[in-house]
Amino acid sequence: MSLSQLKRIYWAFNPPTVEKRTDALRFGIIGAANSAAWALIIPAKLHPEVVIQAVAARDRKRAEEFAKKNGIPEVKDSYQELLDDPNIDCILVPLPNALHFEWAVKAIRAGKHVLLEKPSVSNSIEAEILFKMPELDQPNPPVLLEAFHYRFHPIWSVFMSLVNPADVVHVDTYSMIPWWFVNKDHIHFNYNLAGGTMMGMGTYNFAALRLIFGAEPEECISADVKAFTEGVHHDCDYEFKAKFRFPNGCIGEAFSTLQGPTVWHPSYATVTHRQVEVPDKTLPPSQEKFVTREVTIHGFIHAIFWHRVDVKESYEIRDKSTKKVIKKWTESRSQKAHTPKEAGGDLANLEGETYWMSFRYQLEAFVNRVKGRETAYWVDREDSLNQMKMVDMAYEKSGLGVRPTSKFQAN
Ligand SMILES: NC(=O)C1=CN([C@@H]2O[C@H](COP(=O)(O)OP(=O)(O)OC[C@H]3O[C@@H](n4cnc5c(N)ncnc54)[C@H](OP(=O)(O)O)[C@@H]3O)[C@@H](O)[C@H]2O)C=CC1
Ligand SMILES: O=C1OC[C@@H](O)[C@H](O)[C@H]1O
Repeated sequence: MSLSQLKRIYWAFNPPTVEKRTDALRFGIIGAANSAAWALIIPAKLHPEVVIQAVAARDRKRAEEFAKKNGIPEVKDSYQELLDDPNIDCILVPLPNALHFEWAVKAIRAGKHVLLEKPSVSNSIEAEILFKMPELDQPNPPVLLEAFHYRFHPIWSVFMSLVNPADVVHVDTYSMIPWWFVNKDHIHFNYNLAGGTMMGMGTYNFAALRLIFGAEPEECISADVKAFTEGVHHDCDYEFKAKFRFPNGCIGEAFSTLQGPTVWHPSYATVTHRQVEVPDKTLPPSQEKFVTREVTIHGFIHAIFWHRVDVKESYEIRDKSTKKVIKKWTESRSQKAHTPKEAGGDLANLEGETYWMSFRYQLEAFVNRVKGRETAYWVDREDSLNQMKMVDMAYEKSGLGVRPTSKFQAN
């Protein structure tokens, strides 16, 4: 690892606290969750319009320790007390998946803007209710965002600019977390808390497939899982491989594990396009030129650590009448982009620093939406609903069944 890489990662996790504006949004966190540090607390230090005002936990002492550790000024006695505080503008919901639905609904009803951890809810039954809440269709509705952080990173935009969804025929996606990172007692492996790898990491792969094809899957062709069978862990997949059929018979594949090998391997998505003709006025009229493009994004989920987009284009010049290949060659190039400026194009003038994590880019968009400003990118409600449908599709195919629906009565 180079010194500049090390420095970037150091500053990403230990950023300076910028001066806060008087009209900064006040966030409350429900649950003293580990993920809250990456998802909000660290990125908030770098945002002049975000203050982490309060935290609530089931146990006050735990909330107090969390507040002390993270410099959060207020502790509430319960999640509900946090929602009832008119001084709080926005809520982060980093609870176990099974509780996302209840607390996102309650937060929206309390008039709060909601940054909701992924996966948004336990299944599409809950998603139908949450994302179609009438409160979200009223004038000046609360902002609700499923925290699909990687989609806000500039390298994802670079990658997508090199993908032509209409020409994609095959996509292969991979993600992993080493075994030592996720303890068996983690909420990821608790069935009643809507655990499982397709919920935890797999949802990232699934979103990548949906975005790359620019379409929803028509069928989950196969979903092979390795799952726990005992106690609270039952029916929680710790590893899976799934295959989906997208429109026009195109295939999208996903592999993910939360019990991967000791050494972390960056996530990737490899996209194969069909061969297309390339207009080339320099060719004689008897010849035609074709290209087949393969694009791979490495490290799309946690781009701050390392990422790269590779493009490989295989060209052919053929005789038009005989179809005989006259010449063939391959061109390759790679790109990295930690900032919008490095990404270039439409993004070039947007805010960003080399040490901004995907979560910081996500927070930028979230705040802009709350403040009524334009955002270059967004994950809308229909998108999140379709995402849960894909997760359900895979769980049904796997035989493990969709994750249980909350008993919370939203209506
Ligand atoms: N964006 C990202 O990079 C990541 C996102 N995630 C997502 O964030 C969410 C939380 O994950 P993570 O932070 O790792 O989980 P943690 O176990 O660290 O935190 C979960 C929190 O949920 C609260 N909670 C409430 N009820 C229960 C219950 N019955 N059992 C256990 N906890 C309960 C606990 O809060 P209390 O303090 O009140 O006891 C706890 O702090 C998940 O949806 C996960 O998918 C996870 C990891 C990374
Ligand atoms: O980004 C992540 O990394 C760690 C996983 O436990 C988690 O589910 C995922 O969101």
